[in-house]
This record gives sequence, structure tokens and C-alpha cells, in this order.
Amino acid sequence: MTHILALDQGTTSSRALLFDGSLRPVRIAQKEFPQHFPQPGWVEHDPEAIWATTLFTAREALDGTSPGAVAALGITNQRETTLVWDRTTGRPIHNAIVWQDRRTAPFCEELAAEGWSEPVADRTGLLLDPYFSGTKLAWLLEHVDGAREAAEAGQLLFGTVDSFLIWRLTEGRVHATDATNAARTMLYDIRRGCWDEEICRRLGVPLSMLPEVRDCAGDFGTTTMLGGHLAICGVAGDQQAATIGQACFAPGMMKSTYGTGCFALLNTGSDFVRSRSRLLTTIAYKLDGRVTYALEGSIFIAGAVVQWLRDGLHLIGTAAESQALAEAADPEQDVVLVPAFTGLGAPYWDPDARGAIFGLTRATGPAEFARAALESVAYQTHDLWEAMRRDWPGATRAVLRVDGGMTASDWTMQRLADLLGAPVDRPVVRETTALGAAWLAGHAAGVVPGPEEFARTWALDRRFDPSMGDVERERRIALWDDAVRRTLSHR
Ligand SMILES: Nc1ncnc2c1ncn2[C@@H]1O[C@H](COP(=O)(O)OP(=O)(O)O)[C@@H](O)[C@H]1O
Ligand SMILES: O=P(O)(O)OC[C@H](O)CO
Repeated sequence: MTHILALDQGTTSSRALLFDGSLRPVRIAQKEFPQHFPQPGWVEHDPEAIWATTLFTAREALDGTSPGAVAALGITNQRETTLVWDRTTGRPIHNAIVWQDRRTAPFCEELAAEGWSEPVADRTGLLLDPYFSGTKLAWLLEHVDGAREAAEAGQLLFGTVDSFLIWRLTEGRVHATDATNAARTMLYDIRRGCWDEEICRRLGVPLSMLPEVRDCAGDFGTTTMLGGHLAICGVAGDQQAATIGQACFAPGMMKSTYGTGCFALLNTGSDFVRSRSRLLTTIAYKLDGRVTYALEGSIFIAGAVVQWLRDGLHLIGTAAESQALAEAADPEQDVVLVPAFTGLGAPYWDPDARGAIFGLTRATGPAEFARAALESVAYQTHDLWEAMRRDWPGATRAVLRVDGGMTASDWTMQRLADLLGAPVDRPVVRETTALGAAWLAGHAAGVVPGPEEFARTWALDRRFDPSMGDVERERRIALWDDAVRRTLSHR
């Protein structure tokens, strides 16, 4: 009983990782699935593709391991993505509406005009933005034939991806979520720890369709679909799971994950910090009935800018080539890219902004584009870093722990340290999201060390120390600030 299976259901792929008793990854399986864009700004997933790839990768990762050797199952997932299914058949009534989907922007404006911004921020910690589940769920109830009546009759269930997977894995026995996923719905009061009846009423969401909210390490039922009886006992949204996987258990510790987007979370302990800088307040984790809060900065384009260099501009053949190209850039040229391809997230929250590039001359070529693309990720992180330090005096630990695919780029990590003026630490284990889910499941099952001991096992791969002078850093940040100002739609 020494292994732990973690399922990481992400935006573009499902992954499954098998960890040994010392929380070392021993086997990994990954499968991409299609993205659907039915209209500009809309993004959907086929729930059956989410389910099929999850099951496939779980079975692959377990291949050859006897069911008796797996002590626990943890689930971590793309957050906010919204599903509704029939409680009898288990069939979804529509495709999942993905977190990136902007279709409910007009509804959010309507809610803001009615004065909902303040109660939403005060109770849920979130901003009125289409990013979160609540307005997506309201859209489904409004637009799918017969959905409202069926929901009111108690026939339909809502869930984020974790709930849907738990429902399917337990064959309809458990309808539950964890506190971190609930915190992203815009329907959950993260101070009182309950669904907010008033917000649900305004959005037309019957309480009967909402999952039960449980601690991140606890009982989420048992599955027999992977061989034997496997206890599902760890659940967290992917960014919160990465916070745990990075062992950011102490207030003041911060991690930043660089995948398609970038999500930075700062542990603020038992403090619900109301951001004055348009960051989000969220639940980092709930363990043994106790909530730990976080401030979060969400950037929609990080590694995606490298994909754009590769697939949009065809300047590189692989993501890894971006570094050599950036290194060849002319140091005399100040080319700045603001990658507002789908608007700007924190701290600007401007859904109408679109990408822009500044400082082009006749001498500008692919190398300067590549450098500007990689640098844009560091500049955006700098915005979040400054906002966090403004918002919460406890943000004094001047080290950032990083993970995600883009952290493979040493050049980008060095530039990040330079622009933050602070060290950036990259761990040996970069599968921190799955590791966090595995730790939660192992914690509930009592087979892994407690938080302090687990934190001591965090191992540094490389520290990037800042090497840029203050004058040069400030000069560059002023260029970025000016570029953002000129890119925003409401100048
Ligand atoms: N060597 C590299 N340099 C820069 N970016 C990279 C490199 N390797 C991967 N990436 C970027 O990292 C992202 C993939 O990271 P990953 O953590 O797997 O993301 P996700 O979970 O969002 O799919 C891609 O957007 C890719 O462009
Ligand atoms: O699936 P990822 O890694 O792109 O993460 C998505 C986030 O959870 C969205 O909030």
C-alpha cells in the first residue's frame, strides 16, 4: 500500500501520475483532448473527452501496479470550468464551459450595474468576471432547453471538473467538491464557508444542484473503476494543489505556475485579505476544518506566448528554441510586447484589451520578438508581485517558487529574477500540481509525512539571483508600464 495515484485534469490535457511512498513520481501518462471554439471568445470541452482521457491516463499510470499497492487517489483539476449533468443518467446537458470562455461578459456588466461587485468581492473574494463558474452556470440554465425546470425539480447537478470526475468515478454515489474549487464558483462564501443563498438566488441557481463542500483531504468516496477499491481522499483546484506541492504552507510564501497561463498564489494564513489592487482572494486549502487563505494573481497568457511564436509567427520550431533566439536579440533595442491576446487578467481585468507591440525599428527581427515574448511573462509577474506586496504587509519573504512547463527556460527565469529584484527558486520536482494532490490524498490516508516534514523534502534545482541594476530595472519597468497604459481599452 505504498503508492498514491494523482489525476491532474488540465485545460489542454489529462494527466495521471503514480507516486511512490516517498512521493517520487514513478509513472506518468498524458493525453490531450480537443478544444472547441463555437464562437469568438467561447471555449468548450466535451465532458466525455474529459472523462475518457482521465480514465485512460489513470489506467495507463496504474498499468502493472496491483490495486492493493495503491493507498489513495487524489484529484486536481482546471478550475472554474462548469458542468451540469442529469442525476439519473449522469449525462451532461451541454458541453463544459471552460474558464477562458467570455460569453457571460454582458451578464457580469449587468450584475455590476445592479451593485453586486462589492458583495461578490466581500463574500466570495472574486471580481465580477466571466472567468468564474457562477455566470456560466446561469447561462446554461437559461439557454439549454428545459434546463431550468429540470434544475428546479432537483433533476440536474452542477459541478466543476473535480465534482464531475468524483460523480463518475463513484458511479453516482458522491456529489461533492472541495473548498478550493468551491471558492472559484462565485457562489461560495469563503468567509462563512457555505453557498451564498443570495447570490445563488440572483443567478437563478437552485441550491439543490450544488455539491457538498468538503475539506481538501477527506472522504470523497471510493472507486472500483480502476481495479480494486480505491479511496478518493484528496481534492484541490490545480493552482492550489501546486501551492501545496511547492510546500507553501507558511504565510508569506508564494508560488507561480507557468503553464498556458500563469497563476501566482501568496499564502496569507488565516487572514482573508481584501485586495486593493484587484487581485483575487481565495482559499489556498482547507485541512482539518481550518481554512488557509491566499491572494491570487491570474495571468491568461504565459507559455501561450511561446506557442504563438511557434504556431502563429512560425519563428521557432519548438518551445525550447525560444531561448536561443531571445539570447540573440540586440540589447540596444527596447521592444515591448503586451500579450493581451484574450484581454488582460490581474491586476488590470480588461477583457477588451488586445495584444500590442512597441518599439519596432527597421532593425527589429525575430530575435527581438522572441525576447519581448519571454520578457512579457516576467513583466506580468512583476505586476502581481508588486500588487501583493502593496496589499499585504506579510508578503515579505522575498523568494518566488516557480513551476510549470515554461520554467524550463533558464533565460526567462533569470529575467524574472532580474525584473522582480528577488530570487526565483525552481524545485527538482516540477510536477507540483500532481504532487500536491498526491500529498492531500496521502495525508488523508495517513501514509505521508505532515506539512512540516513534507516541506523539508522540497528540494531546490536552481536558484536564479537577480543581477540587473536598480536603474536598469526601473527603466525597463517604466517602458512596460507605458506599453500597458497604451494597450488598455479604457485609457
Ligand atoms: N523550454 C521552454 N521555453 C519556454 N516555454 C516553454 C518551454 N517548454 C514549454 N514551454 C511552454 O510551457 C507551456 C506548457 O506547460 P504546462 O505546464 O505543460 O502547461 P499546461 O498545464 O497549461 O498545459 C506551453 O505553453 C509551452 O509553450
Ligand atoms: O489547466 P491549467 O493548468 O491551464 O490551469 C487552469 C486554471 O486552473 C484556471 O483557473
